[in-house]
Amino acid sequence: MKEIIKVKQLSKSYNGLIAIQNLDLSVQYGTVFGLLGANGAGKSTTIECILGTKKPDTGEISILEMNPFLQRKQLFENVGVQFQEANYQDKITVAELCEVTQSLYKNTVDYRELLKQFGISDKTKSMVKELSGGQRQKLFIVLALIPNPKVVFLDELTTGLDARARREVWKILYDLKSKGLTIFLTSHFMDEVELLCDKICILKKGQVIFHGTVKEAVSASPFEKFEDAYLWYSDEEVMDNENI
Ligand SMILES: Nc1ncnc2c1ncn2[C@@H]1O[C@H](COP(=O)(O)OP(=O)(O)OP(=O)(O)O)[C@@H](O)[C@H]1O
Repeated sequence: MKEIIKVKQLSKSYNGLIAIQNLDLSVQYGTVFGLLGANGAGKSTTIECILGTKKPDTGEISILEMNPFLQRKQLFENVGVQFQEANYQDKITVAELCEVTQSLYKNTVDYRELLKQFGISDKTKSMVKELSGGQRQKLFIVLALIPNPKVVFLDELTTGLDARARREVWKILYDLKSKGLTIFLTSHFMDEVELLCDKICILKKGQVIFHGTVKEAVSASPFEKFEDAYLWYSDEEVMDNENI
């Protein structure tokens, strides 16, 4: 299978603090890839380097067969990015924000269709700041999908969504994947990682400590449940009492 993202020996430090060290990863076309790790493990730094918005100290990156630093504009047309908090004017409606986003790209998807798909079309005329946390989270996924991207980066995918909304988002992503979209996500929820991700990469202090499938991660750990295995890899505390 062809690789849509290839990262080789990526390293990045901030004033002597090593954020990423010799990181290798690859993502195949049409798959869902999860970049996992505790807070500060280096996920955002990795994503920003892949998108060309941060310059690595060393390493090679290719995305959609492009160099993200040399072909930023071309890359921008083909990649969607969901931000945790987008910069938008205080007094802007959902429709206006979607239209502004649409105007930045050549080929776009009709945002009204996306709002409908995500169940927030009744909010089209509402102010963005008046949306609930979950509705805003859905809107940010919609914004990432407006450019009709070949690959979408979703940061902390369903943080803030209630149980039903999470399931709805998973279903939409599953459908988008079946239409060929590649999804690169970060998440702190291992149930959704297990459900959605074809491959994962677990980072610990800037280094890859596991790269493979969820099933492989579990088999190579002393645990039977993926969440326990993940905590073991990432060295977060594994509770002895499963009811805690
Ligand atoms: N602009 C910056 N200047 C200095 N240090 C930074 C900067 N950005 C990130 N770091 C540091 O680099 C390390 C990796 O941070 P990064 O944001 O990539 O982690 P993360 O895995 O995305 O974390 P989180 O899950 O909390 O978002 C952390 O120690 C962080 O404090």
